[in-house]
Amino acid sequence: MQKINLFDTTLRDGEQSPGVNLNLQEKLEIAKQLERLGIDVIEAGFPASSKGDFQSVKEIASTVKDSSVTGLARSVTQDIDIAWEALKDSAEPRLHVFIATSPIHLEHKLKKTPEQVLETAVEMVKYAAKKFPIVQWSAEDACRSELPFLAQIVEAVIDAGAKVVNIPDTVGYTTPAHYGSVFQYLKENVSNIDKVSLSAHCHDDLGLAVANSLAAIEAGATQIEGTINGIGERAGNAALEEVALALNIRKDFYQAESGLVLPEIKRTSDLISKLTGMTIAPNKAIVGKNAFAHESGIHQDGVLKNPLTYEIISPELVGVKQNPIVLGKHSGRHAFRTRLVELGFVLEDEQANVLFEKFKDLADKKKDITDDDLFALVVHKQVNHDVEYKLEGLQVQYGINNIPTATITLQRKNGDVVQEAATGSGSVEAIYNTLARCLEQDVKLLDYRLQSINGGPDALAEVFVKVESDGVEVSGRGVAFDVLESSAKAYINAINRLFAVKQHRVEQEV
Ligand SMILES: CC(=O)SCCNC(=O)CCNC(=O)[C@H](O)C(C)(C)COP(=O)(O)OP(=O)(O)OC[C@H]1O[C@@H](n2cnc3c(N)ncnc32)[C@H](O)[C@@H]1OP(=O)(O)O
Ligand SMILES: CC(C)C(=O)C(=O)O
Repeated sequence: MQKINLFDTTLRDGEQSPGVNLNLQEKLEIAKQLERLGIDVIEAGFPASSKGDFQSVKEIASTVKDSSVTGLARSVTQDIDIAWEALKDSAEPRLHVFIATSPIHLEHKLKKTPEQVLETAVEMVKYAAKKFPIVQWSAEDACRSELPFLAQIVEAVIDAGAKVVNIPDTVGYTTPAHYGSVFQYLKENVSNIDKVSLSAHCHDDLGLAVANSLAAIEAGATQIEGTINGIGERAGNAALEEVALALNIRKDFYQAESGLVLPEIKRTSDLISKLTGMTIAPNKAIVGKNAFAHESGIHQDGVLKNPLTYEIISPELVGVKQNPIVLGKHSGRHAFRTRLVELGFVLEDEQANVLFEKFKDLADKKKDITDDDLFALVVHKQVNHDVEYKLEGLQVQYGINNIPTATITLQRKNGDVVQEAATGSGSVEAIYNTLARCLEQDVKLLDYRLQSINGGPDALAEVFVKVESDGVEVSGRGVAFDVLESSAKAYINAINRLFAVKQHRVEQEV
């Protein structure tokens, strides 16, 4: 069996999804879960792009040990130097350096001739190889590049010290047969191609990212890049869970396998969906809510007689479990902690006790507590400690013939208490107007999304907001039994992030 390395770029290309904005703690949480999932290479960010990205890559590089950690850099020495500072403490420092190779990118974006691009690529790979034991080089927009030039530059960067050569379909333009032929061409026309592993990086503009990735494997690629849930720039990247499952279910055909710990897939997907705010379509392969549901009579009959009639993947294989323990208001600490461990959360005693109290409060209001409810409780708790503002009190007056009015009490980290009241055309607006008064800053609400966790009248409400202040955009999330409380919490969560970003800026300036 050929081993296929999986290179996860959820934290870099995935974060390029419009509206996604992860803070350091969330990125760290995701990186640790990607490590548990068995990802070979985690692209933790683009260190030169911002101080926040630099800090996250540095922190992840020194925390994660079982996966290799990398960061992206343009073909400029400054980006490479910054990436080195962020990655030098990782177990196996690895750089991902790129430059575009297509005529359209050269002429209109880089404004360079092919000769200049070739010279820069070689210089930068040599420069990077003096610092990094492993340098991956990518030909941006490879699939719209002229093949003789692509072969020429690939040969030159291999001579310069690249260990992995990535052939991205940057704009999601290729098709399986075409992509396979690009790899085939390179294998036939690059004399030193055997010295590197070949990598594929596909975007989903035509809905072909996974199919193209599999075609690349057939044509000799040994590394596949992508993201969990397929998130990423525009229509997203190849969904790594789909690639891994295709290899597993069709190993008879591909004779290849990834090292992914398949039962960790569902948990990883849930975590990333919750933290990015990018919900998963019910019909999404592998991780969608309906992926293992059988609706029609003939299918149900077949599955009852033998699941293999209509199921090619067993839910357990990817970590979708039927939960034998029903948690509710009569459950004790043992059942609660056992379920958390099963969900992948190994918590300190103190953390578990705090959560248990929250769980009991919730169970008083809701009959059965589902895995999704627990997940929301834990994730919300983990990303919300040590914050500047905490919601202490919230009261909303609403009536068909009255103007909605909210009264809110916030407690600051230094112990100060702030209380305000304001009206709005609806209850949520009244809350947000009141919070704006409490915070004394100009904050613009850019996006508001509400969803119920698991449905039903007693479901938890989850709210995502995006706000902007002084040119800084952040997102926030709140979970509560009540829609108005979760709306307030989401906004405060965003404000706390804003506060942290602004504080960081001030510290950098001093
Ligand atoms: C295909 C991909 O996904 S690539 C990764 C894309 N991700 C991102 O862009 C997110 C992070 N990016 C950023 O934060 C910013 O774009 C930065 C910090 C990298 C650069 O910001 P700025 O210096 O303001 O430049 P800006 O983004 O406007 O333009 C990019 C510049 O980089 C150049 N450039 C683009 N790619 C490369 C490359 N691979 N190597 C060298 N230069 C490059 C462009 O030609 C342009 O140069 P110019 O200013 O001389 O015209
Ligand atoms: C930097 C490269 C690999 C990229 O993201 C792309 O080409 O899509």
